[in-house]
Amino acid sequence: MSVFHLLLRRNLQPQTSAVKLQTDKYIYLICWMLESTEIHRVLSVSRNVSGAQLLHELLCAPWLRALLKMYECLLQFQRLTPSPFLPYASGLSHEVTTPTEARELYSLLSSPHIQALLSSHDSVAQSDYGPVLPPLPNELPEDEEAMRIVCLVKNNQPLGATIRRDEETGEIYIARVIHGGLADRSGLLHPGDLLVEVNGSPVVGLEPEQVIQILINSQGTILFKVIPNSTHSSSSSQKLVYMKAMVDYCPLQDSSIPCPNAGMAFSRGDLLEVVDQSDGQWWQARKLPRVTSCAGLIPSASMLKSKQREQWWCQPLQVHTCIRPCEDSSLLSLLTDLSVCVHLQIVAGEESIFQSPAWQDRDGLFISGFRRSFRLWRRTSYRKRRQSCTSCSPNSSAMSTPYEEVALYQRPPQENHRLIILVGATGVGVNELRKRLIKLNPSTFQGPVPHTTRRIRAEEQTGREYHFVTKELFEYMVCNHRFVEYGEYKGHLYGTSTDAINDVLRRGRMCIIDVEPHSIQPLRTGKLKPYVIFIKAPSPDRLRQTRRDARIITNYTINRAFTDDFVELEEASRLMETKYKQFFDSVLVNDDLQDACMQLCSIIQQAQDEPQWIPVSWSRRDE
Ligand SMILES: Nc1ncnc2c1ncn2[C@@H]1O[C@H](COP(=O)(O)OP(=O)(O)OP(=O)(O)O)[C@@H](O)[C@H]1O
Repeated sequence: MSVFHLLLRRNLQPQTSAVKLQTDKYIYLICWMLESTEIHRVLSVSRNVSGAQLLHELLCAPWLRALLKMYECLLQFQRLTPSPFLPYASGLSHEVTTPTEARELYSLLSSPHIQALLSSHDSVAQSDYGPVLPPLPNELPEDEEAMRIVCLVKNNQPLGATIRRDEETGEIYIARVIHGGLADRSGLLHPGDLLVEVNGSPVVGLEPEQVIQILINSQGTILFKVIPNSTHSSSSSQKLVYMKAMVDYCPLQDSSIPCPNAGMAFSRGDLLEVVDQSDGQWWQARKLPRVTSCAGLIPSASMLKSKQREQWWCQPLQVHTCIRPCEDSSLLSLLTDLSVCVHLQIVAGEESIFQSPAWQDRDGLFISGFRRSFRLWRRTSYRKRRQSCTSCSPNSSAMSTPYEEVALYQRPPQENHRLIILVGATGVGVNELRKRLIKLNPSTFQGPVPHTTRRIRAEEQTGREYHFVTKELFEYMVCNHRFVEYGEYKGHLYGTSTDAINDVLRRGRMCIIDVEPHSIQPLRTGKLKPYVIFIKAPSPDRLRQTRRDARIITNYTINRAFTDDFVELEEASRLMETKYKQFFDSVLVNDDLQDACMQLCSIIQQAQDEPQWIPVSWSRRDE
């Protein structure tokens, strides 16, 4: 204990307990102050004054008065026991640990713009923006139904609600409230509410169009008088469902939509967040990635299907082109389902098509499945091919599933890799990219080993260049839909089987294949979980610049330089994208070859390691 403590104890003899309390308070404060200041030393050592005189001097000191004031404030603060304004505020305050941080925070908070912001916040928060409602009548009849007065401030947004008229009674009801719209955010209008008045004008007996006109003509605030729907239950409990659009839809071209302005257009491949499926005919959805919180009306799956059917049968010519008899081939006649397997006619010589089916690396190891694709048949002419595609496509979008329910999927490390499918117009560089990828990292990427019925050659090994099988076995495999693609050349059959794909995947490698877009559908299974990358052509100008040394293989000239095919190539690429984009998970423009290779690697890495949207049916057990 310091000398000064003892001195004070000796000289202070308070008379009453109240005085004692006060004095104790002062004593402790003074002790605290003096212990930490020079005064302590000066007073206790160098000055020869009596205790009473010392106390008097101290109590008159301005710094002590300030200290006592502070003490009073703290006591008051303690009594009020204020709680932090936000739950995490006290946690935040602990983050300010050093005096430097405290000083920095203080200077930030006292800067003029922050002060102005806080002051504006306070004045906005204190103001009352509620509508001034008319006073309730003093006497309400007994049988009066509960009436709700809703006041909405009209801005540039639509109201976000549709109305309908009861044909028998002429009453106007709220038909639906659009999620995230003005009416929905107010929380005051619900489907089934009876609309009695709009801005003081009764609406019973009016046509919905007349009511809409009143709404359009209103400025500023709109006052609704509604009788709430007592049976309304909150729809916020609705589960969000994610769908991939497999067709295009434009509400402005749909005469059956209740309100075209509330409709949402989408195109194939768009990801939709369906927020409301309570109506069997019209769902509410938002497009992902979300740019607005407001949903739009889209036709339900069943509604869209019946629209497709209607449209289909209204086009008599398509019926003939769609239901086209199979070609008279012994193999094709065995097929029961055209969409399951695609029969390609191989038109180039085998050596050019299947050059190096297995490639030997620098260490002398063979990397199998390194053949050219079956896509060479297309080289005859872009125009001819386009014609055949549009005239005989069996899975025309007109009859396809309009929506595909999807969910985010992250591949567990112990599961097989996803199958990587490359698709692109002929000549765009699909094979080049595939080849480069496999050469770059043969222990990670591999192509499937094809099957053939031709005789094995001296330098070949079965299972390395090809799986050499008998014609009977090959045909049996065709009948059992075991081929993704197959073809015939000079009496020999060649094909890529799903077993060969599974073989690569089972070995823990990433299987890379390139197929015709028609062949994607049968590969879309829960087991393979394919990730489809569309290799897109850049502009004809860029093609001309980048393909100076490129060679192209055709049926009549095995290896010739690209000439002026670039406009056609770009057009073919665009058409393919438009027609099949709903199946593509990623689009890669093959402009500069090096860049395209790098991008391809990173897309594949993401496909294998990051969450991706896949059809929910792929995660089901029975798949
Ligand atoms: N980005 C690129 N820059 C320069 N040349 C390229 C590029 N991509 C591909 N090529 C060249 O273009 C030519 C055709 O490419 P590739 O054979 O890969 O086409 P493809 O899309 O596989 O068509 P197909 O399957 O019909 O053969 C090849 O000579 C290839 O080296």
